[in-house]
Amino acid sequence: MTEQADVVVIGLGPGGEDVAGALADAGLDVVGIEAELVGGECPYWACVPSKIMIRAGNLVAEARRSFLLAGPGEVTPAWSRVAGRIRDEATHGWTDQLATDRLVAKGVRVVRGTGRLTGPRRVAVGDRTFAARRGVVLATGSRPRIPPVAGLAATPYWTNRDAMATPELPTSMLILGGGAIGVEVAQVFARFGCATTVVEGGERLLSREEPEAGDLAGTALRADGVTVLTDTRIARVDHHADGFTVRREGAEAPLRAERLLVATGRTTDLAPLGVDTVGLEPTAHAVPTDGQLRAGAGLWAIGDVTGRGSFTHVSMYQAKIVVRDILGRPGPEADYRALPRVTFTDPEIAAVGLTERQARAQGRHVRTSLVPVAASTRGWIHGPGTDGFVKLVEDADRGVLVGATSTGPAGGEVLYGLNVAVQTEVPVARLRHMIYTYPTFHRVVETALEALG
Ligand SMILES: Cc1cc2nc3c(=O)[nH]c(=O)nc-3n(C[C@H](O)[C@H](O)[C@H](O)COP(=O)(O)OP(=O)(O)OC[C@H]3O[C@@H](n4cnc5c(N)ncnc54)[C@H](O)[C@@H]3O)c2cc1C
Ligand SMILES: NC(=O)c1ccc[n+]([C@@H]2O[C@H](COP(=O)([O-])OP(=O)(O)OC[C@H]3O[C@@H](n4cnc5c(N)ncnc54)[C@H](O)[C@@H]3O)[C@@H](O)[C@H]2O)c1
Repeated sequence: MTEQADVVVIGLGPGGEDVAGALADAGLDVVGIEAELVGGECPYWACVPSKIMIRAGNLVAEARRSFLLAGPGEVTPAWSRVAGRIRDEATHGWTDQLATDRLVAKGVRVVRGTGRLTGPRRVAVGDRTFAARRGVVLATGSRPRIPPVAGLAATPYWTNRDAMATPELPTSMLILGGGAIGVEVAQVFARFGCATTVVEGGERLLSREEPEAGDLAGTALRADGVTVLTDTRIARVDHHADGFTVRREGAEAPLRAERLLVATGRTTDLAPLGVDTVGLEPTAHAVPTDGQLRAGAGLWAIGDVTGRGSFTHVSMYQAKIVVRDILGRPGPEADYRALPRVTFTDPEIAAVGLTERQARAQGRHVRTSLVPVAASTRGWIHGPGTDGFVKLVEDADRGVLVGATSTGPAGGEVLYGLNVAVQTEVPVARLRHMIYTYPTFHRVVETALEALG
């Protein structure tokens, strides 16, 4: 017998959880379907555990730096503290009772299993079927993209899940991919004593960001003892009792390590979701959505599955729009012009909007400036660990910022003002005529605004 609901949400990651909870709070009868853990990737194997690791790694680095400013600091890094905090405090042993209880308390009917569309407003889970009066929200996230490298599939390679849950660090690790996961994990593991190598196929790390950001990440990782190989293509991967052997194109000597982490981006599987039953292309990389995140009649999609940026804040932003749309409340369309992202390396590497290259490719008349954090009073006071810069990208014809990169000890926090500026198109002339607190890191923004030439 088909069960009825107002809304069925498939996937209870950050976005799905938000939609389900908010619609239930608004009085709708909501079914939330989850195949693994309520909360999704972010709290158990992604954002939260990685940032717990990074916090610990930064403490280790700061203690090591302290001899210059405060006298010798002693720190003996102990991974068990990090792994224990992730296991016991963050993920509760990778269980989701708390998250599930939270949703159930709001009135959401949580159903365990793999959901699949069987037609417009219809979903099957195991032998149960649901008909959704208002519609279905797809919030099924993404999984690691495993590149088609010879031999790799047959090896016990790690993905983010293994790296985030490991109770012990390997003695050595190769990381395939120098994107956000690669650089964050490499720096932490190196700081805790693991001999780490990052192998990036592209010209530089963090290839989607400004080239100066990628160079900064490379310098920071090398300073922590990470071996960084860019422009490097892998020909073959093998695994033996003593670990991994990785052969590179055009290089004689193979790379060897105890563990191999694959961090080469994310992908989505739409075919098993039954998207063909609602007229969507099952081989597409993402579910196409309009400004209200609608993907068809009575169908919405949010989060990684929409291909708009694999970030928790994107999923949660889209969730708010979907809730409003389902409740029939008018509101603005999704706007990704000022999409912010922060890579939590030390220094933090944050950016919003367009890179210089993207802005030029759009045919804009672009003005840029780049100012090192160390040139500011606060940067000088901070001393060791001050590496970083602020780079601004101005649409000179319109006199507004269309992109910015903020790196440094507080790069992610400094980004906030730049995020507001890009999103709300505050004229550069007005940004210049503002009072910037002394001596903060964000005063570098003022200097960079003055330097726009
Ligand atoms: C190591 C790492 C670190 C990261 N750090 C950050 C960070 O610092 N900041 C940031 O913003 N982002 C970060 N991200 C990205 C972030 O984790 C994702 O963008 C975010 O989790 C996506 O949320 P989502 O709502 O799309 O769903 P997901 O979190 O991907 O969850 C989707 C859920 O749907 C379930 N599901 C899938 N298919 C079905 C089905 N058919 N039926 C039922 N359930 C299903 C899954 O089991 C899962 O629980 C990181 C990612 C990784 C891997
Ligand atoms: N702080 C954060 O917000 C944060 C942190 C981690 C992850 N994330 C999200 O998770 C997503 C996935 O992270 P990711 O680092 O896996 O992906 P990514 O897309 O950020 O980077 C993947 C990197 O792998 C490289 N690559 C691809 N194939 C390769 C190959 N065969 N050999 C060598 N290099 C190869 C790419 O050139 C790219 O630089 C990111 O897109 C990001 O949105 C966010």
